[in-house]
Amino acid sequence: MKSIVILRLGHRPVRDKRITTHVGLTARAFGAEGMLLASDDPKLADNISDVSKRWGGDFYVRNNVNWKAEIRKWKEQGGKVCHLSMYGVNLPDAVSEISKAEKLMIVVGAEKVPFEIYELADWNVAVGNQPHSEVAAVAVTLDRIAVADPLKNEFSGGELTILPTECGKRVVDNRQQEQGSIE
Ligand SMILES: C[S@@+](CC[C@H](N)C(=O)[O-])C[C@H]1O[C@@H](n2cnc3c(N)ncnc32)[C@H](O)[C@@H]1O
Repeated sequence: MKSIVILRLGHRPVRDKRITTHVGLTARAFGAEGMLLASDDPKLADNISDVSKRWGGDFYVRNNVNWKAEIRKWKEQGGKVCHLSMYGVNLPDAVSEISKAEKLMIVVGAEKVPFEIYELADWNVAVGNQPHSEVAAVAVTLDRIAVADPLKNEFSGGELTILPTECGKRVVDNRQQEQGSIE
């Protein structure tokens, strides 16, 4: 089992609230264990924790981390660092190497990232060399490096569980052991 964390740089609490939330939710859904937020936005961390409480799993968000210290600590523990940037080596050409890492930190920016990140990273990787979104970059990377299909991930301990259905919504409320539908 790989240990994967996302390091989110440059989050601006008002402007990036929605996209950083989506980075966290996408990372959670696709198998990362947590997100380190290198900005101070405790509300955002609370919102993502609420999702985990409702839908299961142990995903965590650590607010207001010092990114340099986190990268240093991660590397001291034998972890590797993959910085996602459209300027990097294209993912298909790096995926076999990255997949070997047992501990992987995936770094994504918002505004321009400090150049030091390019030097500290073990890999600077592009998810295609065109500009798009950090949410897409995280999703595609986690999917490509996964050992088992991340869409089959199970999340235990949540209040609610979705039962996939061809039409409509089926949700089990694990607190009541009753099946119903929610909007
Ligand atoms: C929307 S971009 C903005 C980048 C910023 N304007 C700049 O020029 O440095 C925010 C983040 O999305 C990620 N990103 C965007 N396109 C990417 C791509 N093609 N491959 C990998 N990551 C990408 C990078 O992590 C980037 O820091």
